[in-house]
Amino acid sequence: MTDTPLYKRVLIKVSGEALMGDQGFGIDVSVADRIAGDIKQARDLDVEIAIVIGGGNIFRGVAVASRGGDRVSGDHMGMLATVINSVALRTSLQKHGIDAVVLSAIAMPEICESFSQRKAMAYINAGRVVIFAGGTGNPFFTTDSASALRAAEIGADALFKGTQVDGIYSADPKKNPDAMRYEKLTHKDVLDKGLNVMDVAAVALTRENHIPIIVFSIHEKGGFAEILSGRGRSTLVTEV
Ligand SMILES: Nc1ncnc2c1ncn2[C@@H]1O[C@H](COP(=O)(O)OP(=O)(O)O)[C@@H](O)[C@H]1O
Ligand SMILES: O=c1ccn([C@@H]2O[C@H](COP(=O)(O)OP(=O)(O)O)[C@@H](O)[C@H]2O)c(=O)[nH]1
Repeated sequence: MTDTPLYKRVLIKVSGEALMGDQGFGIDVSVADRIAGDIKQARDLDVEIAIVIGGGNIFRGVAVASRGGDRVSGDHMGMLATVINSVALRTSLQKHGIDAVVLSAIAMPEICESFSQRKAMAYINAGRVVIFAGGTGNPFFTTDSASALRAAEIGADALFKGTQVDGIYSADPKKNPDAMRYEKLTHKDVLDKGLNVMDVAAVALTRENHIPIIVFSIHEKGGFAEILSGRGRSTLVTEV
């Protein structure tokens, strides 16, 4: 591709649930490989890329809490799930010849390196793709918040949320077939209208740090590079 990308450094949040494909649980390697292919396509545009991956295909702390279990332990399990997904995605990226490194918010040196902002910057500046695992490292947060936090820490020009739907709608499109997709919104609109595609903390943090959000479908093959090239379906969230 020869297009000049819209952004130089981006963070992409990959939905954990997307990784399970049609299996209903866990990781479908063919899906992980396809997503890795999409990330390679974007990398080939010379965009610097960092990744946060969710854990919803394996474990969500809130699900434990809703059944009367301990939320903090559940969240610890959810964060570990993100490490599993990060290792899977690193493997898929390596198959595509991408030199990816996992930095975890929870130390587990036999499996991956521990996160530090300086290390992340050094790897990204050296052209490597960095995968941030373990969320924020704290319970009561989500990987959306981790994405916003890491995006701010690395000075990302945009936060891409690759999710189950192709943008932000007037209501949850999975529950309301009449919901309309927005092309463009402000961070304030998303918060004021209660558009629940991303959690409030994540939207607030990106707003404070002047980081635009692009919501798009992670299921659309090649969608990431298309949007980076100024095409494709998505919703753009900016300050004004
Ligand atoms: N206004 C909205 N616009 C788009 N999606 C919405 C909206 N409200 C709720 N959703 C739902 O939010 C989901 C994405 O949120 P989340 O559970 O965090 O997904 P992910 O695992 O992709 O991070 C979408 O799959 C969609 O069904
Ligand atoms: O900073 C974080 C990030 C994630 N989690 C836990 O990890 C789970 C998986 O993350 P998330 O639900 O964001 O995954 P996704 O919906 O993107 O698949 C969450 O439900 C939380 O239990 C957490 O406790 N702190």
